[in-house]
Amino acid sequence: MSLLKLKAVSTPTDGDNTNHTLKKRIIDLGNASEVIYIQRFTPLDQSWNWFDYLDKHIPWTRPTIHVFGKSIVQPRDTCYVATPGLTQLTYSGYQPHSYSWDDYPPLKDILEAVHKALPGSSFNSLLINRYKGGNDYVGWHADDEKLYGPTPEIASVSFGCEREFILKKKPSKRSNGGNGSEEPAKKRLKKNNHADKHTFTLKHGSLLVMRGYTQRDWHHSVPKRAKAEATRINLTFRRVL
Ligand SMILES: O=C(O)CCC(=O)C(=O)O
Ligand SMILES: [Fe+2]
Repeated sequence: MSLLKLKAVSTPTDGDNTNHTLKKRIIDLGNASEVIYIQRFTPLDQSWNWFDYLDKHIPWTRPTIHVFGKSIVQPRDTCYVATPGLTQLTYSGYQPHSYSWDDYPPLKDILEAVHKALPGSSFNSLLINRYKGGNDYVGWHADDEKLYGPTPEIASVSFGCEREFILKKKPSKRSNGGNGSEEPAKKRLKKNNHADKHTFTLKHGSLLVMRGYTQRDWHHSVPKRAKAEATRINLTFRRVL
């Protein structure tokens, strides 16, 4: 069992007098990495409207990417949206075309909702993924591309089919069998109380935020799930520096 430090925090989301609050879980991953999870981020009916719009109107592609020296067809559909003039994103040897926010106005509405929940954040790019069933997935990776700087903040909104999102701590560079090291390996394990794996079931209309050194110190994935038959759409908002 993981020793999660869970805090329920109510955050006002409206500047007006209405009393909408969002229940936030803040998960301290240790070493200045943090995840925030808001299960009911966008209202259900609104979320389905956005799902239907994106499913139908986004120019989805399934590019060939390069991982571990092999060419593979990316196991999910994708589309990239970015403000003009930013450094181009390249991942797994693939440089996606940058579409414009203006071409897909609902994306600006979703971005506005994210900015409202995260005061002080300012995202300027968006990678959208569509998982057409349980065979579609994203393998272990970190979004640690240089263009995001050392502590990228990534805000991830999910619509449609629930899928598991797993965070796993990267192997520590300093603990390698320990020839000549002062302490036996067992003693060097787990000096803190933080779990090295966290699983989230990302619900329809949820928001998950990765912050601090999460991309430097952790990998994440959305594994294949035989039972997940329906389509899931995920939007990850990022800031190119
Ligand atoms: O689909 C998700 O929840 C995660 C997607 C992701 O990790 C990515 O696009 O980098
Ligand atoms: Fe990612």
